[in-house]
Amino acid sequence: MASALRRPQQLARASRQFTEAASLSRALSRRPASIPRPLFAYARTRQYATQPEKDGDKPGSPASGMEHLYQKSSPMSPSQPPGGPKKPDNDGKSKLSSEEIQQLDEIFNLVKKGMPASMAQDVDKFLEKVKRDGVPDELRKAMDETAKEGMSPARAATFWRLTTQMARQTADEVVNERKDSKDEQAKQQTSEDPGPGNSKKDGNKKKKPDELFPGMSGMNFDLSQFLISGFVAYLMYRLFVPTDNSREITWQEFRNTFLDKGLVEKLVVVNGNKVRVHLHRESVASMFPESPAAQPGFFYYFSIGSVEAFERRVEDAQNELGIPGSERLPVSYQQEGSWADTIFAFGPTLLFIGAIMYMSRRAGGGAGGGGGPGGIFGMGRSRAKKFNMEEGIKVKFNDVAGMDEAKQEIMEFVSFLKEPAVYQKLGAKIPRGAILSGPPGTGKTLLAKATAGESGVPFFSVSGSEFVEMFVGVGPSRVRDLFANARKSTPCIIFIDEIDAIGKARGKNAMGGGNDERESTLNQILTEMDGFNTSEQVVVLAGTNRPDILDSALMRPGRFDRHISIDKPTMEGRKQIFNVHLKNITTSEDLELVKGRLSALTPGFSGADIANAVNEAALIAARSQASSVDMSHFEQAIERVIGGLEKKSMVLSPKEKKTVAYHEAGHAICGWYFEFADPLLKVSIIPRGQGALGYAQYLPAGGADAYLMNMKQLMDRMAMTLGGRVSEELNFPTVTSGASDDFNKVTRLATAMVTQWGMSSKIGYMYYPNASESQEAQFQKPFSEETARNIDTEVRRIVDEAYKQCRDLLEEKHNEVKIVAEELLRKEMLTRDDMVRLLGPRPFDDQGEFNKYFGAGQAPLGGGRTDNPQPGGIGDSMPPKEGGSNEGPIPPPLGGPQDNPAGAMFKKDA
Ligand SMILES: Nc1ncnc2c1ncn2[C@@H]1O[C@H](COP(=O)(O)OP(=O)(O)OP(=O)(O)O)[C@@H](O)[C@H]1O
Repeated sequence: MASALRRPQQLARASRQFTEAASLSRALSRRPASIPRPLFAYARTRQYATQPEKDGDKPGSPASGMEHLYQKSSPMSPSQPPGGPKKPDNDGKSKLSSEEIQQLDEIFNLVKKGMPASMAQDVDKFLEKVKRDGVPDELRKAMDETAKEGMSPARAATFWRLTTQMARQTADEVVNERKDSKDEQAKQQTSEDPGPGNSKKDGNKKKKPDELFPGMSGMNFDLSQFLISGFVAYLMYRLFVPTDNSREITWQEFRNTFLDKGLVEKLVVVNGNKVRVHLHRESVASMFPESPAAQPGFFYYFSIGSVEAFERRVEDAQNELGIPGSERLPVSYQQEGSWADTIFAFGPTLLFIGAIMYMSRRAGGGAGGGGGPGGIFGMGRSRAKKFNMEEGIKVKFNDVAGMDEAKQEIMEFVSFLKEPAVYQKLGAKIPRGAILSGPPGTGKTLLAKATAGESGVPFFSVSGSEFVEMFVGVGPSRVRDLFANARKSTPCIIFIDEIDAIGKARGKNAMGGGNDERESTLNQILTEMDGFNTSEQVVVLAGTNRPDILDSALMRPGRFDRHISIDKPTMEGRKQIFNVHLKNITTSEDLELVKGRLSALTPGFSGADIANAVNEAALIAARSQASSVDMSHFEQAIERVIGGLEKKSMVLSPKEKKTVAYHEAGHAICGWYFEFADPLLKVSIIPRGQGALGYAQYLPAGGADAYLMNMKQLMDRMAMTLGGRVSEELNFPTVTSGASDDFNKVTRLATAMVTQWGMSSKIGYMYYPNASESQEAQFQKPFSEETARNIDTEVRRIVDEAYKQCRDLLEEKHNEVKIVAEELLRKEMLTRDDMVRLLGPRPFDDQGEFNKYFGAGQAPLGGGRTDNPQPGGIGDSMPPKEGGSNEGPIPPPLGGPQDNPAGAMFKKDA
């Protein structure tokens, strides 16, 4: 009663303060919709009243004596909602008021800017329907409750359910409408054009919902529906809980403006530090319709130091106002997380689940992926490029030089495909595939490309590594897809480059766990290759550098029936390859001579090295602004490919230069006077490449590619390799670290002689693999301790013999060493002609190609220039072992030319 008695003056004060509050917060209420209040608010309520409630009293019901304020006749009674009362319609829907519709449009227009156009279109359609038919009563009720009490998980679920239902219904209706109109159209067409082609079939053909209404069609619970429903739920929420604004006030304002006037419905203590003031909105709205405080979702709040102090204050205030215990304000307590808290709490989990779904759908390939074999993102689809003869590939067999046998084999495959009948008539089965193997750069890919260019059948090219992905199941799926595509275009060829990426022997190197995927990819290839029948004319070619590690199941007849090995080119092969690449080069030199000289200079070069050297020559010529590429450019280019860049900027001290000169002179004299050593081509003391201070180039003894070496050649080669160090010993008081590379070569040669080539009587005819050849040998030596000791002694003996041979010669030729070294110091580079001038002709005849291209009557190497040293020949010249890598010891025991000559170099450090 006390509050009722004070009403007149209180209302007067309230009117002033409300007007003030309303004008202050109008700006707030007009700003764009903000993010709704936290979804997850946990409330516990306790009645602050000190006296028991009366029966029927509800928290928030008008305090006794205040009931008149809430009667319809009172000035503070709730006003009609703007736009007229909400009319529940007959099918449980309530129409939106014009203001609500306007608001909905505003929010949608704002948010659709950041939305994909198709989605915006769908949501727009949905909203049209909502505007026309209204929203379910249940939804409005849930919204009203949310506006009053905030969002809770249960309400969020209700929104979700209802909006999803609405979206689904709308989609169905639109689909049906469209279908009807299409049917109508079809009927009309049929009646207008009753021709035979216009069959009933077309008119009655059921369109899939997708075709009619791409966005929401069918309403499978897919990602786009998920997004649309989520967005619609948000729009609805924003519509009914339009503002979540709040404004901070002080305790005094609260007391004077609200509490004293009996406008407070209840107080909510949030997180123990803030009190949200719930007002009797109807009362406020009827008096001050403009005030934001009249809108649902708007709250005043004030901060408190401690809950106890706040409780005391409220109690005192109510005591002062004389409010009886039974009418006191209810106070409840809530813990609310902010949006950021909610996102932080659930974000990682959602991200994790999302990522797993995303990956499994990407990787899933077939089932359920929604996009055929590729899955929705096309991950499982093969990346193979398809070429036809007409399009793309310009490489022809003529562009592939120096591998006639391989070309012939491949051509056979092509003719199998083109004229299978010729072979089938004789009862032959078409081979399934061929493996092209060989060292890097020997033209395997080029050969396959040329096959594509010549064969006239479709050609699918893919690299083995393209089957390897981090996602499980992608590899096999891509293999399936590749073969499925190939079968559609038979006859055709599939080329898998670097097949070792997936074709490694199964079960080996099983450590690390990453093998399962690779193995299943390989198994899929095996299955697919078995899967063709003879009428399916698909041939699979595969390229690899490591045929030794391939799974034997791949290599068995019926899969890769043929094994085509492509070695480094021979002298003749190199000539042909130079021929191919020189075609594009502008040169006025005699091409025959250029090809001959260059191929003699490049033992161990692969096709790729040759292509690179020719290109380098053109670049060097361009750099020196020459109008055509001449011999000296080619020679410089070859040096550069072998020895690396000249380092003119690296200045050696005179003392160091002298050491290098004597070191190189030692090698040169040995090469000159040992019968089976490699004849010198050029020696230089200009630093180049990685730490090489001096550099000498030789050609293989015998003037051609060497496939075999006898003991004499080996001993001469070792003695020559030691020539540098021996010369240092003989000419200086101390030695340097520059001979380490020479020692490495000598030791490897001697070890190979003892352990592999049966050249030591003490060890006998035994073969002991070295660590790089066999994994077992890395951990356990394949010989006894005693044999190990014997190997050591024998290797030492051989090296000592070579040393003695070298020392004897250099002691004898002490003067010659001095002459060559001094000349080298003066000119920095000596050619074979300089050696002849200084020492007289070499006492042994030069043979073969060497004589033909570098002998008497031929232009000196270097084209008369004095500053272009050439690469050299003592080297890591071990060809690939039977199916093995190139890392073995030294010269070629059997089968195959020398590897890339590494040059005899005086190294900067050990
Ligand atoms: N026989 C050849 N005739 C002409 N050019 C060749 C020949 N061999 C190699 N080349 C040149 O070398 C380049 C590289 O060759 P390619 O890619 O075919 O080597 P690869 O054997 O497939 O090497 P990798 O094993 O490293 O893949 C070719 O583009 C071509 O220019």
